[in-house]
Parts: sequence; structure tokens; C-alpha cells
Amino acid sequence: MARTPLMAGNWKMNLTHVEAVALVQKLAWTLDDKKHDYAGVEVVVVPPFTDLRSVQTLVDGDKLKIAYGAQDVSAHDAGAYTGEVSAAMLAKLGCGYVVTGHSERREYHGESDALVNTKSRKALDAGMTPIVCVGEPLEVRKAGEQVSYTLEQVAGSLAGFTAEEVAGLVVAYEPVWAIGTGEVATPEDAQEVCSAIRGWVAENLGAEAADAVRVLYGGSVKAANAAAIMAKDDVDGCLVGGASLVADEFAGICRFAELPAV
Ligand SMILES: O=C[C@H](O)COP(=O)(O)O
Repeated sequence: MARTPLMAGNWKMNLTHVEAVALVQKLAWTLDDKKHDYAGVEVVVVPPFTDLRSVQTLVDGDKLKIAYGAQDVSAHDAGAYTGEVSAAMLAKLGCGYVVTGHSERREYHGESDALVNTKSRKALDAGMTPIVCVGEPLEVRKAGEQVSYTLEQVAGSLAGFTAEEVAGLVVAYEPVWAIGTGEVATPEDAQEVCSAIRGWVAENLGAEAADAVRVLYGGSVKAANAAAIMAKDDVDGCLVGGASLVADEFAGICRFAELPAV
């Protein structure tokens, strides 16, 4: 089964709603200006909550071929949870995706696999696609235990999901030591863990789900290194941080198919 490549730009805590409109507008023009049809690639931006309504208005108004999503979601449906944002609120804003379990939330907010599982379930039940983040810290990589560590996160974060549900969601492998460091994983490193994630799905949920689930790589992806990573069989796209804040760079990543996989 051919999986549609997915390039998602996680803006993290950057850009006001005014700056967000400018970036999405420039991204749309940049993607289209060479008349290169990027229909074959799903392009998603993941802005801060405060920017979502403005991005929705622009995307809907100009009928842009750009989807958008949120960087987190509450584990609750509604009520006395100060500062949180519910899945229903995000769905109402037209979010197609929700990033769950990003390593920065696991680290700074103590998010466990169980909490990531609950949040991913809330997103799915509200009709949005979770992008479930997993990945090992440097000390685990140095010990050569990245596969077992990451698969443990996958098992905990996807607990209770049916084969059909997993087939429709996204898992993002983001080695923590590659995030924001400029030290991108080698395509072989990415392939090793992304194929192990697909193998786990096959073993636990069947071949159909394994063939359908999209597995992304994230961690210092740039236009210069995207094609080599995307050339790997089990990498279906990228979750991009810093480079997604620059329209030309992120557009270059989305157009990876036109770049040499050196
Ligand atoms: O969500 C994105 C990842 O954390 C990667 O961020 P980065 O591209 O800035 O390394």
C-alpha cells in the first residue's frame, strides 16, 4: 500500500497569530510558485493554540492545500482544568492533527505513556489524527537500546487502540538527542527504529495496520537532509521543528522528491 508522505511543521512556542498568517501565506506561495504540484505530499503546520483561529481563517478563505493541527490536547473533555484546551475545541477550529507525547512535554510536563495514550484517544474520538511522538534520550542511544526503549513507548502510548485506529494514525520517531541540536540521525538510524515501530504494529495489530500506519522521523530535519531520510522504506515523512519556521526551508523539505537523496 502506498502511504501518502506527510510533512508536519511543529512551530513549538513561536510566532504570534499575525506572524502565523504571514508564514502560512508565504509557505503556500512558495510551494506553488514553481508550479510543482505537491499534491503527492500532505503538508501540515502545527502552530501554538493562539494562532489556530487565524490559520483556520486563512486556510479556509484561500482554500490552501495546507492542513493544520495542535501541539497538545487536554486529557479531559471539559471543566475545571485551567489553561487546558479540549479536543472538541480543537476540532471546532478545524484541526486535522494533534501532536501527542512530544519529548518536550514528556520532559517538561512529566507526560507518561498512559497520559499520551489518553490524549491520543481524545484526539481520535474527536475526529482528529494523533501524531504520537516517541524516541530515546542520548544515554539510551549510547547504550544501543533505542529500539526496545522506543517500542516500550509505542506499546504504552497506543495501548487499547484497535488495528483500524492505528492504521489511521501517525507515529513520529524523534530521537531526543537529534531535536534542536543540528545532529540529525543518519537515514539508517531513522530506518532502524521506524521499521521496528512498523514491525511492532505488524506483530501486535496485523499486517494491514502495519502497512497503513504512517511513521515519521523528526530531529534536525532540513531541506538538505530530507531526501536521504525519505528514501528509506519505513519513513513516511518528517516532523520538523526549527526548519518549519522558515517558508523556503520547509517548502524545500516538502519538495524532497525533487532533491537528490545524497
Ligand atoms: O517536533 C519537532 C521535533 O522536535 C524536531 O525539532 P527540530 O527540527 O527543531 O530538531
